[in-house]
Amino acid sequence: MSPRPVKAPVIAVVGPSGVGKDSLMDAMLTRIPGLKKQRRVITRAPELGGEDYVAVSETQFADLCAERSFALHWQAHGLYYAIPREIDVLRRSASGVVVNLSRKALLEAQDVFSTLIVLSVTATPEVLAARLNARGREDRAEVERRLARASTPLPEGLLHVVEIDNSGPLDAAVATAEAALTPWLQPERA
Ligand SMILES: Nc1ncnc2c1ncn2[C@@H]1O[C@H](COP(=O)(O)OP(=O)(O)OP(=O)(O)O)[C@@H](O)[C@H]1O
Ligand SMILES: O=P(O)(O)OC[C@H]1O[C@H](OP(=O)(O)O)[C@H](O)[C@@H]1O
Repeated sequence: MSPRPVKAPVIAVVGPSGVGKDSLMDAMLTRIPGLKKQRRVITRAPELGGEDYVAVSETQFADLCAERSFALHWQAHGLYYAIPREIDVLRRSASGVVVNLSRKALLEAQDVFSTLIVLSVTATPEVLAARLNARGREDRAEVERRLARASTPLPEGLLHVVEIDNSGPLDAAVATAEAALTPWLQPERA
């Protein structure tokens, strides 16, 4: 019997709202061979876009939780977020799997996924405010609430953390991420 393929690392892309997590992940997917992105399950209205996610009601979310469909879940911004257990299937074929996590879920993610690389995306407060306002997905009050969370620290005890400054051009941030991840990525598999 052939040995079970080594699971690819989970690459948690974290940081304040508006810092460029989704933009960075989408750009990495075009640059890094075999890199995949795990879709999240979120109780966010489907029409709000911004990423490819599975939109569910709070009741559906609770039912999926009860059925142990999730590898990890958390709450933030008045929403419920989850990473479905299907991420394990993705990890068997990908070179790495990127996912947008909350900073407060990282220690649990490190336990659940064992090989977890944290890309801590940063930008100056001025850049954050400008990007959130320009994006126009949240109203002014929500933008203020999200900016207030910007300085949430990473938890102590994370084993592999790489800071990615995304204050400048996105390509520069992608190049930094690619260089940092290369030693961790699994060879592409069929
Ligand atoms: N390096 C960059 N230079 C200029 N604009 C950027 C850069 N990175 C991201 N942006 C823009 O900033 C806005 C926020 O980016 P994005 O939605 O990827 O952030 P995010 O961290 O995923 O936000 P959230 O956590 O709220 O979903 C978007 O309009 C995006 O196009
Ligand atoms: O501030 P913290 O807790 O790190 O992250 C808060 C939330 O923001 C991000 O999601 P999105 O950007 O709202 O889709 C994270 O995944 C988390 O759900």
